[in-house]
Amino acid sequence: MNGITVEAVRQRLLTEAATYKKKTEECMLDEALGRVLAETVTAPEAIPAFAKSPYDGFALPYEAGRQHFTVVATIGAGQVYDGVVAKGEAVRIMTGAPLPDGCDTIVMQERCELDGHALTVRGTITEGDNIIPSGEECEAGAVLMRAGIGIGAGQLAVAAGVGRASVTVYRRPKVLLLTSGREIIAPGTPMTKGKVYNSNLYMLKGLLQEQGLTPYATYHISDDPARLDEETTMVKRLAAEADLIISTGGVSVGLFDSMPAIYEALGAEALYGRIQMRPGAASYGGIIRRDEGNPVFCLGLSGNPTAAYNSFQLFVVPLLRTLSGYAEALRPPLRVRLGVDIHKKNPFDRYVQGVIVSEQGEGVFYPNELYTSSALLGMAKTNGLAKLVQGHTDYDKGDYVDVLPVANITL
Ligand SMILES: Nc1nc2c(c(=O)[nH]1)N[C@H]1C(S)=C(S)[C@@H](COP(=O)(O)OP(=O)(O)OC[C@H]3O[C@@H](n4cnc5c(N)ncnc54)[C@H](O)[C@@H]3O)O[C@H]1N2
Ligand code: MOO
Repeated sequence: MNGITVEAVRQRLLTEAATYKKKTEECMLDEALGRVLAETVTAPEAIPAFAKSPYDGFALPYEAGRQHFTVVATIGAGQVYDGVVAKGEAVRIMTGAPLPDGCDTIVMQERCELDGHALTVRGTITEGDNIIPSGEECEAGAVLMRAGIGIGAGQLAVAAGVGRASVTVYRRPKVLLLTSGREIIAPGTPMTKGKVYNSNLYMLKGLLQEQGLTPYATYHISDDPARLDEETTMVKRLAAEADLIISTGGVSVGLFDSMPAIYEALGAEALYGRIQMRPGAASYGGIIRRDEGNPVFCLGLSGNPTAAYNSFQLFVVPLLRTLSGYAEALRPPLRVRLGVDIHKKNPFDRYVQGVIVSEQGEGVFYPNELYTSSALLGMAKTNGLAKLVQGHTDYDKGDYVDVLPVANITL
């Protein structure tokens, strides 16, 4: 059988990517969302650093049988009671304020009556109640976040919460994005017969943005043999700073399919060609090894929209995640039930676009109507890719399939 499996493509790319030397930079928290952490963040102090009150109420030293106290001070969050509270005394305390010395118990104000400085507590007082202890979450020096995780709102909260104004992140890989084909025209221009709007440009830019990346340049190759030299020179110039070149179209066997030739003119060594999957068999993977610095990955995806989208999810994303510094290259699939029967010959692994919906709290996958490589419209209804395994023909409603979640967009 011709071609290489998806798993072997990933393996080959990730083995090469493991040698990629990632650079780091300091990033202010305001700019850090979506970046990848490149340092171990530890707690400079215990968290919380001081024992504090979880309620508005009264802090006091517990004494068996005592219900009456004299209030000697009031403190809010951020204020510190300087003295030591003696038995029979209490400090009025607000949520988040540090526990005064001498106190070991806090009583919520709803259980208290205050008359001037005279405090009476109703009901039983339990020794040690209602205190957030110092170090409740961690001790000083504890590891809070490791390098290789993506920075979202929660990670920003932790970094800021331990006083960090900036964090060390990995530099983003630099991506050059190429489209191809003389039939391709820009959206917004009038349509004429035989032309096709450049949906792949927006799809691929969007897919990159979903990975936190923006291509530093985009360029269109006409596939016109008369312009091949000139366009190859242009790509070579643009590729000078690339870590990764992603292209769409021109990777099949047609007369005008020029992408592998362009990559090879750039000095690429082929890593793989045809892939044993549907859609997305037509593909090119190569690597330009430089004397100094990192290699350049060259990934030629099919021009067909569904094929290019699936290929991006299946092996461009793991490569990008590795180059971006993520510790985990692969996103795990989910085991989800099928919402309909799928009876189809699968001479190769087939990746089917569709939507995971929640039915009675359980994920159910509904495939798009059209599975073809050239399908465009199903991508607007896709949040998962189901894998139909090679040789397996009959999938029934209710059967479990592996689905790779590919979008957080609500559908
Ligand atoms: N004789 C053979 N023909 C084909 C084979 C084969 O093995 N033998 N493989 C088929 C497979 S599989 C696929 S997939 C396609 C792949 O073709 P290419 O990757 O070379 O892509 P193009 O021919 O350039 O375009 C295919 C299709 O996609 C449209 N396209 C291209 N770019 C864009 C874009 N930027 N935005 C929207 N649509 C785009 C293009 O107009 C074509 O319709 O080859 C089969 N043929
Ligand atoms: O690469 Mo093609 O998508 O298998 O149809």
